[in-house]
Amino acid sequence: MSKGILFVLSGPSGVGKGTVCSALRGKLPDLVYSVSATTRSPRQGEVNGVNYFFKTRDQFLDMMQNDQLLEYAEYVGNYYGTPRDFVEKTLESGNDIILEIEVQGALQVKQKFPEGVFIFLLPPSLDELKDRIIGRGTENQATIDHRMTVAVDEINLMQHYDYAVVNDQIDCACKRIESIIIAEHCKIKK
Ligand SMILES: Nc1nc2c(ncn2[C@@H]2O[C@H](COP(=O)(O)OP(=O)(O)O)[C@@H](O)[C@H]2O)c(=O)[nH]1
Ligand SMILES: Nc1ncnc2c1ncn2[C@@H]1O[C@H](COP(=O)(O)OP(=O)(O)O)[C@@H](O)[C@H]1O
Repeated sequence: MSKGILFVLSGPSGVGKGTVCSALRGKLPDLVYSVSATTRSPRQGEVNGVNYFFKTRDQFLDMMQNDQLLEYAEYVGNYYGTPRDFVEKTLESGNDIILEIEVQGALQVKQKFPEGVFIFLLPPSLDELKDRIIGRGTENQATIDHRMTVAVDEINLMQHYDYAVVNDQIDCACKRIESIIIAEHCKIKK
């Protein structure tokens, strides 16, 4: 049996990664989603083990030291990381998996899985990005400003990715990502 394909979806905070991934879940039930570990506090409605594995800083450092993370990064004052075992087992069992992670982590994954497919989600404009973060209502003003500064740095690293997808409308962005997934399955492996 052939191995599954590893997809990585990155993009600035507020661009719509979570929204697009939820929409993809409805359309591609066989695509597996990696649940990350984080030291960030849960937002209202977020569930441990579903949105994230919420960890204390010490628990997270333990996971790092025990090599349980495929990659990790510090982002706007918190740690985020991908549990390694789940990704490896999913791929071994022949299923595709998608990681929704920021750029520093994505570049670490690229070192370990150069055969992975790296997709960058872009906002229609920076003004629209800011409106979406404000509209979501989960961040205070200082965090919004910090996330906007990081966003510009992240967009500057887009050339390390294989595909750029603009999230103008959720349905269109999903369709583009679905097309990428289909194309990657049709690719002749060199
Ligand atoms: N490197 C890395 N980044 C992650 C991971 N999980 C989430 N992120 C990224 O961390 C950033 C902040 O995530 P979050 O606090 O949930 O904010 P949001 O993406 O704006 O909803 C986003 O860019 C996520 O894609 C992970 O396991 N590793
Ligand atoms: N294509 C879109 N058009 C308008 N608003 C969107 C679109 N995609 C996402 N949003 C909204 O933008 C906000 C941020 O989306 P979210 O999925 O939380 O982003 P991320 O996971 O990238 O931080 C949410 O309020 C969401 O409803």
